[in-house]
Amino acid sequence: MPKQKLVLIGNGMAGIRALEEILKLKPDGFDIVVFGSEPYPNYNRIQLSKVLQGDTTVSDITLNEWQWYEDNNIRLYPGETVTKLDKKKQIVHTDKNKEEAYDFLIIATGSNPFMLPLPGADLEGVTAFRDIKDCELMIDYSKKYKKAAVIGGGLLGLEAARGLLNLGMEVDVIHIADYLMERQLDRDAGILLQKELEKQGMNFLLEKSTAQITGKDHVTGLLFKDGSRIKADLVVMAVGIKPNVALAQASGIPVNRGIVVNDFMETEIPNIFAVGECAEHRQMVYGLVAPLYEQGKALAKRICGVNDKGYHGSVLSTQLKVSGVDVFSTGKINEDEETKSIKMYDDWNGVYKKVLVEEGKIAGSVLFGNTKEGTKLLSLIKKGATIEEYLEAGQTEETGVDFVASMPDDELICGCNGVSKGTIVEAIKGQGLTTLEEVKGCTNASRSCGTCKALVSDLLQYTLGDEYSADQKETVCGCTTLSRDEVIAEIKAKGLTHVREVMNVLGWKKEEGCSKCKPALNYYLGMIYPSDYVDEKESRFVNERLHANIQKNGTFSVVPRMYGGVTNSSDLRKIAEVADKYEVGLIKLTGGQRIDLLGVKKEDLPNIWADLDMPSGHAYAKGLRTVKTCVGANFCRFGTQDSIGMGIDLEKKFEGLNTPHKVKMGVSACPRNCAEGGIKDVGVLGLDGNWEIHVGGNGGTELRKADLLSKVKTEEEVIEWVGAFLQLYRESANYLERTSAWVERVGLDHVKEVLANKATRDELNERMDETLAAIQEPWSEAIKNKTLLKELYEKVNVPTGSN
Ligand SMILES: Cc1cc2nc3c(=O)[nH]c(=O)nc-3n(C[C@H](O)[C@H](O)[C@H](O)COP(=O)(O)OP(=O)(O)OC[C@H]3O[C@@H](n4cnc5c(N)ncnc54)[C@H](O)[C@@H]3O)c2cc1C
Ligand SMILES: NC(=O)c1ccc[n+]([C@@H]2O[C@H](COP(=O)([O-])OP(=O)(O)OC[C@H]3O[C@@H](n4cnc5c(N)ncnc54)[C@H](O)[C@@H]3O)[C@@H](O)[C@H]2O)c1
Ligand code: SF4
Ligand code: FES
Repeated sequence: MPKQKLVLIGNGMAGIRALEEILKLKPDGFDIVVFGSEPYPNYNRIQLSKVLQGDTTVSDITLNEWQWYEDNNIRLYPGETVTKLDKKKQIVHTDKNKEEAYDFLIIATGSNPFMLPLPGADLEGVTAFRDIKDCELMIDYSKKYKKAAVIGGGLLGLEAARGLLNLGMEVDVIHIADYLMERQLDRDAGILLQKELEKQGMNFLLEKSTAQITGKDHVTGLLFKDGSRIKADLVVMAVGIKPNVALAQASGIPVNRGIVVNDFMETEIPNIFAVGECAEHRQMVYGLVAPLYEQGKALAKRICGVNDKGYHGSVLSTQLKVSGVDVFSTGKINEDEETKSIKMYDDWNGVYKKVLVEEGKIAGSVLFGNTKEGTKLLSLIKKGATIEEYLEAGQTEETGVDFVASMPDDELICGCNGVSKGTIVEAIKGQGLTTLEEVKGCTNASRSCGTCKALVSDLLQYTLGDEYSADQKETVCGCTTLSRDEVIAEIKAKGLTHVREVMNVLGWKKEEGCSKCKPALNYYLGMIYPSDYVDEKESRFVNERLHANIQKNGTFSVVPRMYGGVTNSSDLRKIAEVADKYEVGLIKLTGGQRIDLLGVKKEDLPNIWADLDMPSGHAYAKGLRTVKTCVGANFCRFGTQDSIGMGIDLEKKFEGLNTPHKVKMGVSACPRNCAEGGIKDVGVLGLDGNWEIHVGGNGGTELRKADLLSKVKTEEEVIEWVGAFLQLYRESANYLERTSAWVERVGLDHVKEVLANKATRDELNERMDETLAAIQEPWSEAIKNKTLLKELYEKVNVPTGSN
C-alpha cells in the first residue's frame, strides 16, 4: 500500500521539530515533502543573535543538514514558496508552478517581523532582524557605516544592538515604553538592565515615538514625534512579530490572530494542522521555541495515531542572550491585587530577585544579575508548586556541580527543549555519554538558545565524576565517544572494512550513524585501504553522490575539467551545444577559471556528461578542485617559468583525489602571483628560477595567507613535495578540516619537520600513488551504470553508447 503523503509548508524550527517527532514515532510512516521559502536547510534562528554578535557563523547554525533530509527520504524544496492551497482537492501550488497533493498538511509558516508603516520605511538601510539575509545585511552595513538605530527595546532589539556594537557601530536604541523589555521585566529589573547595557556602550532613547525615517534613497536618520532627530546609516526594526497567516486566510482556514487550532494542533479543516508561531491555541500565539516544540509533540502523536491528552498551553520563560547580562523572567512579572511578592534588591552588586505568589502558589519571577534559579522556578510554576515548597527547597547560592547535585530529578535543565535533570542523567548513564555534543544529540538539551550549556556540563561532571574531562576530546560526532584518531586506530587494529561494520564493532550509539560520521568514516576507510575499499555512495554527501552541486532551486551545476584553466575551441563548442540542447539557465566562469553550467535538471545530468565527453571538474568534491594558473613565461613578460605546464601537470597528477576537505591550488610564474597562490591550499610560485611551495592558504570565510613550505628547483620536485604534503594532510587531518585549519592545528613547523625527510616524503608518495592508481573518472563511470542511473537520476534515458 502506498504511504500517506505528508506535506509541510515552512522549513523552520517548529515545522521541522514536529517532523522529527513524527519520524521518532513512525520512522517510515509517510512520504514527506517540505517547502521552505528560505534557500537553506533548517537552521537555528535563535542563534542569529550569536552570529551577529560574532560568537558563531551562519555555517555553524544549521540544525538539519541537507543530508538529514536525504537520510529520511524527505523531498525538500528550498527557496520555494507555497502560494495557493486547494483544501477540497488537497493540493498545494507553489511559486515555481509545482503542485503537490497531500493526505496530511502541516502549516508552519512562522511569523513576519512587524515593520512600522512609517514614511521612509522602504529606504535602503532599513531592515528587520528575522533571517540569515537580514543578519548578513547588517554585517555588511557595519563594514561601510558607523551609526545604527534600533527601534524596539525588547529581546530582539537588545540582542541586535549588542551585535551591532560588537561589529563596531555606534548604537542608539529607541524604545516606546519608559523602561526596557517591559513585556518581560518589571520596572526595577528594566532599570538595572539599562544601566548594565549603558556600561557596555548602548545609548537609549526611552519614551520616544518615531515619526519618520529620513533620507532620500538611503536612510540618514530618524525624526521623532517630539521634533527631535538622530542620525543613522542603518535602522533595524525590532518592534514585534505578526503570525504569517496569509496563505491560510486566503484558503478559507479559520484564522484569528493566528491559525486557530485545537489541543491536537488541528485546524477546523480535516487533515490540515498548524504549528509554531503561525498557530493560535486557546487564544495564545507564541514567539518562543519551547511552546512550539511542545506543540510539535502533540501534533506528531495525533498524526501518528498515538493516544495523548494533547497540548494545553505553556508557561513561558525568557532569557536575554547578551554576554555579561544575566536576566530571566517567567510567568507573571508584575504585582496586582491577587499577588504578593518576595523581593530581594542589591543595588550595589546589581542583583535583583522577585518571586510572585498567587493563591499560595508561585506565579512568576524576575531575576537579574544571578539567574541560576531560573529553571528551578520555571519547573516549580509548571508543577503548580506552593511558595512553601520553594522556600523549603532553599534558595541556594551554590554553583557548579554542587548546585546541579542539589536539584531534584524533575527539575528542568533546558527550558527551550523541556529536558529535565533526570532525563539527562539517565541518558549519560544509560548510553555512556561523555560530551556535551552527545547529550545534545541524544536529548536535545542545549540545541536551541544554548544558555543551558553550563548546566549540562555541570551535570556531566556530576554524573561522571573523575571520568569527566572538561577539556573534552573532540569525538567524531555524537554517535560515538571515540575521537578521529581512536577510530582510525581501531579500524586498523581490528581490520574493519565497512562503514556499518565500524559502527557496529565500535559500539555506535545510533545504529545507522548520522550525517556527520557516515561521510567521515567513508573517507577514513578509503584513505586507509586505497586499493581495496569500495566507496559507499550512500555514505556520501548528496553533491558527491550525484557528482554535481545542488543549487538553491533544486537544479544542479555541471563543471567539466579544464586542466590548468586551459580550454580549446572544440571543448567550447561542445559546451555551447550542450548549453543550448539542455536549456542551461546560466553559463558562468568560476573563480577557479572553469566554466560552470548552472540550472541543470537532475535527470539531464548523465546525458549532458555523455554529450560533453569531458572529465568531471569535481567542483562538488571534498577533493582536488582546480589548479588555477597564470599565463606564465610563454606569454607574460614578467614570467620566469612555465606556470601553465606546471599547473596542468599538477592537476593531471592529483585529479580525482579524495581529501578531508576541498583542495584548491594556484601556480604563478612570478611573485605578482596572478593565480593567487597566497590564498590556496597549495600555491606554487616561480621565483628566480626556483619554485616556492606555499601551503595552508584560504580565501574563504576563514581567510588565511599560505605559509612557505619549501623552495625547490625542478618540476619533479614540486610534484614530489606537493604529493607528500597532500598525503600527510589526507592521513592526519580530521574529515572536513581544510588545510588552513589543519596547518594551524598541527603547526607549520611540524609539517616542515616531517616533510624535510626525503625517505618520509617517498613513503608518503608511495601511498599517494597507490591511491591515485585506484581513481576512476566519476561521470563516465556513472553513465555506464544502469542501476545507478535508475536509482540516482530519475527519468533518465540511458545515454547512447553506454552498456
Ligand atoms: C534573532 C532571533 C533570536 C531569537 N532568539 C530566541 C531565543 O533566544 N529563544 C526563543 O525561544 N526564541 C527565540 N527567537 C524566536 C524563535 O526563533 C522563533 O520562535 C522560531 O524560530 C519560530 O519557529 P517557526 O517554525 O514557527 O517559524 P520560523 O522559524 O519563522 O519558520 C517558518 C518558515 O516558513 C517559511 N515560510 C513561510 N511561508 C511559507 C510558504 N508559504 N511556503 C514555504 N515556506 C514558507 C519561512 O520562510 C520560514 O523559513 C528568536 C528569533 C530571532 C529572529
Ligand atoms: N532571547 C529571546 O528569547 C529572544 C530573542 C530575540 C527574539 N525573540 C523573539 O522574537 C520575537 C520578536 O522580538 P521583539 O523583541 O521584536 O518583540 P517584543 O514584542 O518582545 O518586543 C518589541 C518591543 O518593541 C517595543 N516597541 C513597539 N513599538 C515600538 C515603537 N514604535 N518604537 C519603539 N519601540 C517600540 C515594545 O515596547 C516592545 O518592548 C518575539 O517573539 C521574541 O520573543 C526572543
Ligand atoms: S604571475 Fe607574473 S608571470 Fe604570471 S601572469 Fe602574473 S605577472 Fe605574469
Ligand atoms: S535553555 Fe535554550 S537550549 Fe537549553
